[in-house]
Amino acid sequence: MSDLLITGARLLGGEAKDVLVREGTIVEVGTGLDAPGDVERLEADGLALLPGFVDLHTHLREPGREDAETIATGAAAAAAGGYTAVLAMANTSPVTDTAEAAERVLDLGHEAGLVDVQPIGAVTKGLAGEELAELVLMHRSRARVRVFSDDGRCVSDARVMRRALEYVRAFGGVVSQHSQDPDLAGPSACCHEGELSGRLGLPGWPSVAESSIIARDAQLARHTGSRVHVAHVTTAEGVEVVRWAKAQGIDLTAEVTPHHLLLTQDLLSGYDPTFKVNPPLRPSEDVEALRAALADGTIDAVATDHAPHARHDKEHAFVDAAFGMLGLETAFAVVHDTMVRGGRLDLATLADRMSTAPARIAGLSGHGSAIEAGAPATLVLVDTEASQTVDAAASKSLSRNNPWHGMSFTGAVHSTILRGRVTASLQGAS
Ligand SMILES: NC(=O)N[C@@H](CC(=O)O)C(=O)O
Ligand SMILES: [Zn+2]
Ligand SMILES: [Zn+2]
Repeated sequence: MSDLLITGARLLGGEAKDVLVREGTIVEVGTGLDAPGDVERLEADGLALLPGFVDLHTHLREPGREDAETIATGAAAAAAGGYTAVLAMANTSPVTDTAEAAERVLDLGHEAGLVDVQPIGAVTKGLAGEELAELVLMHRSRARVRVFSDDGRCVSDARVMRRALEYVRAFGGVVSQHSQDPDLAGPSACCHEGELSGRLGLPGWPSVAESSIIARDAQLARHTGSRVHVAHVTTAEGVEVVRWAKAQGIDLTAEVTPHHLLLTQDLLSGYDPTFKVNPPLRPSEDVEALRAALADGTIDAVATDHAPHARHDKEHAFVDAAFGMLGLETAFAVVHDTMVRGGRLDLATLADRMSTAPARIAGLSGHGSAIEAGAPATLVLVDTEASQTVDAAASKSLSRNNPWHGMSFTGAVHSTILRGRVTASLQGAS
C-alpha cells in the first residue's frame, strides 16, 4: 500500500494540517509535510477531517432479502456516507442468533472491503422474544459480538430482558432496545397518536409506549448492574426518561436518527409510504426535544436506522407498506445542515456523536479515534460548504425508499478513508 498524504485539512473543523499515513496508520500530523517516493496525495484545502463515522444501527438485508440490500451494496452506501464501520442489525432471514450466522455477516463484510461490518446478535432466538439466543457463543466467536438487539421488535418480556442483561454484563456487552411496548403500540401502529392519527384514520403510536419501556429498562440496567442502549429515541417523554436515568448514574445510552431530527409527522398527510417508519415521525415539539438532547449529550449518538425495502414491499396503501427509510448516504448532510448550520453543534461535537460515541458504545476499537500519530487512518473528509440535492436514483443502495429525494442540504462527504485506503470519494470509490 502506498503512503497517503492529506494536505491542508481542517482537523475537526479547526486548524489546517497535513496528515501523513503509512501502512494504514497516521504517522505524522503537522504543517508543510512532504513524503518522498510513492505517495498518494489528497488535497484537502477547505475540507474538514473527522474520524470515520460509525453507524450503530444499519439494516443490511443479507441473508434473506438480497433484493432489497446486500452486505456489499449496503457497505458501498455506508462508505459513500462517510462511514467506516456499521453495526448490522440481526433481523435478517435467518436471524443472526448464532455464532455461525454472526461470523458469516463478518466475513461478507470483509469480502466487500469498504467498511467494517460488525454483526449485532439477536437477544432471543428467531427474535421471538422468548428464549435467549446464544449470547455468549456469539461473543466468543470470531465476530466478537458485543451489541445485542431484537430490533424491529421490542424485548417486551421483562424477565427475558433481565436475563439478557445479566448475561451480557459478564463480557461488557450491551442490549440495544427497540423501545415499543407492544400492548400500547401494536404491530399496525404507524402514526404518532394524536389529533393527526385521528384525522388520517391511522393506528396511533403513543409516546408512552416508548418512554415506559425506556423507564423499565433503565430500572433493569440499575438492578442488574448492566448496560442498556436505547435505539431510535423519538419523543420528548423518552428523552426525559433518558435524562433522568443518566442523572441517577444508570449505565444507559441513546441514539437518534437523522430523520427524527428533521422530518415531522405532517409528511404523513399525503399517505406516502416513503415516510412510513418505525417509530413514526413525530410532531415538531418532539423534534425540538431531540435536537436539544443531542446537543447537550443526553442523546449520545446519531444512528441511521438505514432500512432498505424493495419496491413491492413499500408500494402499498400506507397501512400495508413496510416500515423504514434509507439513511446511510444522507446522514452527514442532514445532521450537518440541521445541527451545525442550525447553530446547535460544532463539527467536533458532530464527530463525537457520529463517530467517537458510537464506537465507544459498541466497544469497537480502531474507530472514532483522535486524529494523531499512532492512530488508524480511519477518517472522513467533509465539505461543509458544498450544497447538494439528493437524487434517489444515484444511491449505492439497492433500494429506493429515500425520504430525502429532491431535498437540498449544505454539507457533503468528500472522501472516506479506511485504514489508509480511500473507500469512497466524490468521484466514486477508488
Ligand atoms: N425502522 C424501521 O421502520 N424498520 C426497521 C426495523 C426497526 O428499526 O424497528 C426494518 O428492519 O425495516
Ligand atoms: Zn427499531
Ligand atoms: Zn432498526
